[in-house]
Amino acid sequence: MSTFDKGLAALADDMLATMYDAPGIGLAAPQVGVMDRLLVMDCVKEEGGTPEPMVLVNPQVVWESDERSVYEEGCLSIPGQYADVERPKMVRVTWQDLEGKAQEQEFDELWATCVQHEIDHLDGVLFIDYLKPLKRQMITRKMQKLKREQARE
Ligand SMILES: O=C(O)C[C@@H](Cc1ccccc1)[C@H](O)SCc1ccccc1
Ligand SMILES: [Zn+2]
Repeated sequence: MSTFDKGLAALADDMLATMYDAPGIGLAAPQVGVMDRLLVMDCVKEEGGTPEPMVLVNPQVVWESDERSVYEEGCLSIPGQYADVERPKMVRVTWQDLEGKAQEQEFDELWATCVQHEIDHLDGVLFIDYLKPLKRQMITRKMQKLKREQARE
């Protein structure tokens, strides 16, 4: 593998460890301060199932269903805040894996929510950007208060 890939593979490993530790089912590179178009997900199908870590480089949504579904989303970057977000129920995503090989897969339900949530992070979009202004403002204020308190510690 070229050094570029080695760097991505090492980053992906760190992100997967961070994600499992959170715990979470998804994490995007900007959340760990790296402005790469890379995200990791673990679409474990059933409780206690074998982990299926996925690494998506340059992911793109190429199709989304008209049908939408609502999921109460949280975010590792906005701890303790949750809100209902409506998104397309199914999406088809293309990406490159760490070997640079083109991949394509359709996601539905929670995994569609997760991959859209993570791709949003790559574009600097957070789930609170979908909320009504009042609700978004409430959460933003809480985060600012939390940061002030943490700064004082
Ligand atoms: O902040 C992140 O990107 C990690 C998010 C990903 C996510 C948010 C909403 C819905 C699906 C995925 C979460 O912190 S991962 C935590 C989690 C765990 C189980 C189910 C849903 C969310
Ligand atoms: Zn998030």
